[in-house]
Amino acid sequence: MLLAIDCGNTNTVFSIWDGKEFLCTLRTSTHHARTADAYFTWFSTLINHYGIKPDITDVIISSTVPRVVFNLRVFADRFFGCRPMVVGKPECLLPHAPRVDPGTQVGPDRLVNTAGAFDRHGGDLIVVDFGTATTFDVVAHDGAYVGGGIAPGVNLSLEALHMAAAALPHVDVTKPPKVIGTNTVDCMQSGVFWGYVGLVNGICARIRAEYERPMRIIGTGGLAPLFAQGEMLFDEIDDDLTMHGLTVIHDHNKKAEAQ
Ligand SMILES: Nc1ncnc2c1ncn2[C@@H]1O[C@H](COP(=O)(O)OP(=O)(O)OP(=O)(O)O)[C@@H](O)[C@H]1O
Ligand SMILES: CC(C)(CO)[C@@H](O)C(=O)NCCC(=O)O
Ligand SMILES: [K+]
Repeated sequence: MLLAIDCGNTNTVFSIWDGKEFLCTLRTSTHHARTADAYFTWFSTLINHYGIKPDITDVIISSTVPRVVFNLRVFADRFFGCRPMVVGKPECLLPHAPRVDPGTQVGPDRLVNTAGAFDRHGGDLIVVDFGTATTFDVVAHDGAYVGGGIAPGVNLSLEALHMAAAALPHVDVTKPPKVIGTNTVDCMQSGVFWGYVGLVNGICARIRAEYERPMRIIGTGGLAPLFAQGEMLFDEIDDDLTMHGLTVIHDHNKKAEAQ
């Protein structure tokens, strides 16, 4: 069985893939100082709670935070006796090489989203991922990542407002009842919610105009369903796209090894 680990700047998600389905998905905050033993204590407690007895033989990691990879490698080696594949390392092959400026280190999460999205939806896509950052990944007709956009994440924007303005409280993002807010919280939610609807619409329209071929838009990440309530932002929402992409890349490497 495969343990797929998606480590973002805010959260780290573990999923166990039995070859047909994900048996469980576990989430923790990303913290570079967490040791291999601490990961295992947390992991084994939760899988016992869910009554799962996985036989993990393989581990694949995508990490946007380079420092956490060391402890995750020790975790894979010590508890599952395996050398993990790490997306972005030269020995981890991608189904399609990215076409970007020389020297660009594309975020592994974006490469993984690209692989997952191409496998499920084919080419000519914009993948919009609402994580710590809001990213736009353009997937070409042949499945290659060919660029995109990086905007501040929704929660980051709300946090920045709260941090910078003495009178603005901490609020969670939600769709406000009206666009014209009649209290501070509604005003902040209106600005951020409708602001991001405009941002996503605007960037996707401009990408489409520049790309000059019909494209479909796939939304993913924790906040995609919320933003789908705003307007027809996406052709589809795919909430486990990153995890699916990790299984696609793992499979691709296994097939290459077998040849
Ligand atoms: N209505 C909501 N308001 C605030 N946060 C929400 C809401 N719905 C989901 N979320 C948050 O979305 C997040 C899940 O998003 P996702 O895993 O895509 O990104 P992330 O963990 O924030 O970022 P990264 O992957 O970069 O670490 C969770 O932290 C969850 O709390
Ligand atoms: C943009 C983030 C932070 C989104 O998680 C990540 O993909 C990243 O660190 N990217 C590196 C730069 C790039 O993708 O071009
Ligand atoms: K993510």
